[in-house]
Amino acid sequence: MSDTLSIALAQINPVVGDVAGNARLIRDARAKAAEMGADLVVFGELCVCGYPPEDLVLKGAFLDACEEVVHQLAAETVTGPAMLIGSPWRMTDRTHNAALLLDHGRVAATRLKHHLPNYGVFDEARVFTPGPSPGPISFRGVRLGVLICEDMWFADVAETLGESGAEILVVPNGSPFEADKAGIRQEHARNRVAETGLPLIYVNQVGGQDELVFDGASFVVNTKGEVVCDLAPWASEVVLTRWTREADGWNCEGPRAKPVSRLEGIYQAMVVGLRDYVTKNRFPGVVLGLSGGIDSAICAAVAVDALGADKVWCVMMPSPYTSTESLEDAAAIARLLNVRLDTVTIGPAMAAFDTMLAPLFAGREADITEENLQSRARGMTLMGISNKYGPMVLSTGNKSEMSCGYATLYGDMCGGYAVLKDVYKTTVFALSSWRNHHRPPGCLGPEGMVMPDRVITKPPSAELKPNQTDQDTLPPYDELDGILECLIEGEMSVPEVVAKGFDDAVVRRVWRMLDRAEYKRRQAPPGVKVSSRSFGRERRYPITNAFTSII
Ligand SMILES: Nc1ncnc2c1ncn2[C@@H]1O[C@H](COP(=O)(O)OP(=O)(O)OC[C@H]2O[C@@H]([n+]3cccc(C(=O)O)c3)[C@H](O)[C@@H]2O)[C@@H](O)[C@H]1O
Ligand SMILES: Nc1ncnc2c1ncn2[C@@H]1O[C@H](COP(=O)(O)OP(=O)(O)OP(=O)(O)O)[C@@H](O)[C@H]1O
Ligand SMILES: NC(=O)CC[C@H](N)C(=O)O
Repeated sequence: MSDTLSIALAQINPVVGDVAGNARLIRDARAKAAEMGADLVVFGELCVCGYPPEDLVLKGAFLDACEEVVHQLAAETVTGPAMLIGSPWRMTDRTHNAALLLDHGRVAATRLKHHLPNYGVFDEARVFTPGPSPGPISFRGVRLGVLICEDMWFADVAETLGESGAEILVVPNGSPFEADKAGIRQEHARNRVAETGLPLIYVNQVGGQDELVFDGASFVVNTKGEVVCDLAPWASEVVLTRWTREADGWNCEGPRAKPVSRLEGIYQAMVVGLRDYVTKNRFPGVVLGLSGGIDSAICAAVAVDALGADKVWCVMMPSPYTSTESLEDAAAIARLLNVRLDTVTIGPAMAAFDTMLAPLFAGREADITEENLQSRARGMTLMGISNKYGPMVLSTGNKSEMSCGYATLYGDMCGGYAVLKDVYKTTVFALSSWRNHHRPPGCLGPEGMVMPDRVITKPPSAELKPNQTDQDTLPPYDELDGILECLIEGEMSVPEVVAKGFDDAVVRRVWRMLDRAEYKRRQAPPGVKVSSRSFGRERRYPITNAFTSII
């Protein structure tokens, strides 16, 4: 029986499906941990295939590849630290989400996830079979209680492990970022510690995967419920924790990280989400329309912070309605960010469509049709650049607009990825002011200002006709976002939202816009989740929907 143990926490950034590449990341992390003198290296959930693997798990060839890598990695543990890794794993014709202890050259123990999350962004019951509530694993004479991610969010698995003699709880995770989620995770961890009297190691993966981004933010909670070690969020890192058996249980010592503010967390989620989407899908860079407005300005700043200025291409596409202010502001943003800015005027496209459609539109007043054609001319221009040179088009619409359908299909909605899809306009204002004064770790953009103050303070306008502002069509953004948060994140009924102090007629109007715009959101590009209810798979309303009685 050992009275000391060195456990490394490996917060790595796997790529879903890249089993060979992930094996390299695992080996590199293990080599670092070996240098530090680790007995055991703990990785995140399903680190062999990346999380979430979704329907790849339904493919036999994929499972073969994962299992082959597990056996190769196991064979490498004849000497040096053991590893607790995660992989899909077949047993008696069923596929499980497993944690595997690799030690002494073999798969020394297998533990299966008991609670499969099947809500929000998670669909695990679709591809995995739940395992039985697991017993502890004996490792160098110490009984480790392994819970896999969702298993920590309930009391039963930890309770069983405690009753069967576990001494330290170890939790590999694939827990996607949401603003304010770090506190929720730690609360669940503290509850399990309080119920069992056992310390807990929480290891999460880091990096972006389609609409999800993982912040890492791994930590250790001691038997008193105190966080005694934590890893910096948003970075791959291997950290050593030293454990000593004492009269009242295992004591842990490890390094601490600096706390991160709420806005910094959201900003980093956008940066890391975009960086990994672009690099993991092997784009040479991104292109976006830079209007001089705040949405495209913050998108450009995020892109530069994620990829570096040389990978971000901005295009100003003025129309006859574009103000001098917008032209100046777009130029100023490009200067501050040090990015390429081209100007492509859309006047000729507008004139060409007017001429082409004149016979069909004769006798009809100019209306939103012509406005949308401008937006589509810009979308076509960006898609043309993307096709010709390869950069992916960034879509700049924010969550307030996506909620209300305040965006043009095949116009400003076109693109490969939407940086602000889950970020309300009021948060866009806050993030823009914040980024002008802070450059978070790992960001590649300028230390100082990224946009002139005027971009933040001027009234938002689509500039699709003279003197237009967003507030001609939408309620003021403070009011709109307050209502939307109640309807979307809060799932409240109209009377419940009104009871919060909002105007009845405005709430009903916003609710109708939200409901009606479902068809647009279904055609929108993916974008990083930062809230507790993002659009996409986490909010599945029917498009054809005659149910109105919720008001
Ligand atoms: N249920 C449904 N299923 C499938 N398609 C449906 C549909 N309902 C309408 N449609 C179709 O959708 C089309 C209408 O949508 P769309 O063409 O996009 O046009 P629409 O939504 O009518 O107009 C675009 C709105 O976005 C605003 N905008 C545009 C550009 C930039 C900004 C900004 O400041 O960021 C704002 C603009 O001021 C206007 O309020 C029509 O073809 C209609 O038939
Ligand atoms: N003159 C323009 N030049 C380049 N891109 C433009 C121009 N106008 C609009 N766009 C693109 O279309 C998107 C929709 O912008 P629009 O100006 O209509 O309203 P917005 O949502 O307030 O965005 P922004 O705050 O960036 O102006 C912009 O973010 C930008 O990417
Ligand atoms: N991978 C999982 O089991 C994730 C579910 C868990 N509730 C989380 O988000 O942290």
